[in-house]
Amino acid sequence: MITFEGVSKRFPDGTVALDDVSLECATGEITVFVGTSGGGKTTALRTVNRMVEPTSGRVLIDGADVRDRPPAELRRGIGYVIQQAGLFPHRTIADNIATVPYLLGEGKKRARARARELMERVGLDPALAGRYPAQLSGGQQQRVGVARALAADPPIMLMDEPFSAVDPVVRGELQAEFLRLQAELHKTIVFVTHDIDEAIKMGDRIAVFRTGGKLVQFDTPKNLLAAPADDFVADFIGYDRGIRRLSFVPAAELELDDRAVLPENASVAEARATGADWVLLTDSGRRPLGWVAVSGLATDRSLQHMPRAPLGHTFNVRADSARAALDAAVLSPSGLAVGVDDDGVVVGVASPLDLTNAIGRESAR
Ligand SMILES: Nc1ncnc2c1ncn2[C@@H]1O[C@H](COP(=O)(O)OP(=O)(O)OP(=O)(O)O)[C@@H](O)[C@H]1O
Repeated sequence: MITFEGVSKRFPDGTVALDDVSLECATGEITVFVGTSGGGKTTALRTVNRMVEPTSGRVLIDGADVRDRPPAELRRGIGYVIQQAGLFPHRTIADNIATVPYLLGEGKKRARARARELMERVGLDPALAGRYPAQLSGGQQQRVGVARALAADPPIMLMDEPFSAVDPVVRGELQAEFLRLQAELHKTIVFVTHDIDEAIKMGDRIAVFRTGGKLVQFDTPKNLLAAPADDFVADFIGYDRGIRRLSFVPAAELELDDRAVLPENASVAEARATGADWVLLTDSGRRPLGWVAVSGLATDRSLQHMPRAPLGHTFNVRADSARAALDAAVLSPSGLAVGVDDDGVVVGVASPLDLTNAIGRESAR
């Protein structure tokens, strides 16, 4: 556990970067520091490995003051990942990853073998081991940065905007893979970001900082969205926090309707009888095929021959959140989200109204 006890930092020019910050980063969890630019997130992170010394207060790791340990020794147990990866440009990928093992006196052969193993862990092709950083994409470089931080197997990792320098798609992949890795490794992680979506996705707990180095709220993502401590936090989370909260509602709680789900050999008359504007056609195994708009269907033939709009995305009723259902609804030509089970079989559809009701129920809790 990392404990901040009344930590303040005033730089020599008078800037107060941290103002009496107290919080605990639990062992094996991801604690995210989020907030306005200049809010003191990076400064707080750097007090843990003594890159910044507090003016007052203490930082403890498992109860021991970090000031009682020489910085070099302290940092061997703390991985550090920064934006743009911060790789050594003239060293190969393998040598970048093996930096700390080399420093610890590990032989070249063993350190390089470990580097290759770590490359696989973070989703990099070991064939890239002999390349130089400039020969990799931004996303690949970030993975190298993570692998390098993991090389000494430190119990603690400090990550300062580690995925900010890449495009949103790559960032999403890096986030998801890092969460998978963390589920195995259970490191104690402090993660700085200015992106509230990233904070909610990555954090077991989130600390919100505001200008002047004040910690305004420290809570789980779910509680933060449900009960922002003040207007600053509410503003920071955004007016769309109702939508964000859907991430915490399991899709299984949605009431799905299957009246407008028909086999593709059903007739236009059957489609009309549903009273729905759109019907979802399924194959013989009740897997979804696409949508048919009911209005304007003049003939009374099988729906099979009618113009069909694409299915769009589906959501998994067991594994996904209501947020995934919302995304599916927004992207669907019918405005309805199709819920499927693990085998891809249709369970039913959810309308935007069902999703609004889910937000209402979540708010009432
Ligand atoms: N070495 C320094 N000397 C003087 N002021 C500093 C120093 N380092 C940081 N600051 C100031 O301390 C405040 C907090 O900076 P910090 O980098 O911790 O904020 P941050 O929340 O990480 O911001 P960002 O999201 O923009 O990176 C800012 O006003 C910054 O200008």
